[in-house]
Amino acid sequence: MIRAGKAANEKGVPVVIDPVGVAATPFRTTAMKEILTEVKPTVIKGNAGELAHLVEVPWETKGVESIGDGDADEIASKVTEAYSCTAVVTGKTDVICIGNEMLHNTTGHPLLGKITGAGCLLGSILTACLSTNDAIEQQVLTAVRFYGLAAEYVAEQTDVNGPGTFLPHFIDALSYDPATLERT
Ligand SMILES: Nc1ncnc2c1ncn2[C@@H]1O[C@H](COP(=O)(O)OP(=O)(O)O)[C@@H](O)[C@H]1O
Ligand SMILES: Cc1ncsc1CCOP(=O)(O)O
Repeated sequence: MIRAGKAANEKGVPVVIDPVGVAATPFRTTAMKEILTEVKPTVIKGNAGELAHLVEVPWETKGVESIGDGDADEIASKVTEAYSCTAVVTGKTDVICIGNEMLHNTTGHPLLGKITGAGCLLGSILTACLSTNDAIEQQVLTAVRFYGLAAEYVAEQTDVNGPGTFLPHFIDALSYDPATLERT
């Protein structure tokens, strides 16, 4: 990961770091410290518990889950300052900090919190959006908004009854034209 990150930094390729479960085990904590010392991220994204840990703000976590409550704006702002990057704190409301600017996204659905890998998959969508020529604000907002709209769209389908049926339909929806997913 460090070699890949450094190579991306040298070539100006965007780097997204998701510190999955960084507070859960000493191995993950040490590995993430090492990565963030060697690699300059374009975006650090994660749930509030993960990003709070990176900036030493107390926040309750359990494994890869964030179960605490607090000021996500503060976490995002501290991550941006500490790591000189864009911060995306995910949750019911996604908080994005870019420089001095704070943006919020409210698209999404509680079923995203019931499937494993919702945050990881968002990382892939985000990375894809960072490959466009748009400004970074637009790239990040497009990613989180599209992802949440896809979840909302799918949750309304009559054959979606819970996390098991939600997941395959959600993956289908991520291939749809964004205009299809817009709220009516
Ligand atoms: N209660 C919720 N309501 C709406 N969207 C949610 C909710 N919880 C999580 N999400 C969405 O799920 C995605 C993953 O976020 P999150 O659950 O915080 O990540 P992780 O899986 O890393 O813990 C994000 O797009 C976020 O907006
Ligand atoms: C690495 C790992 N270990 C257990 S679940 C998981 C992935 C967590 O994914 P997400 O936080 O996106 O639900």
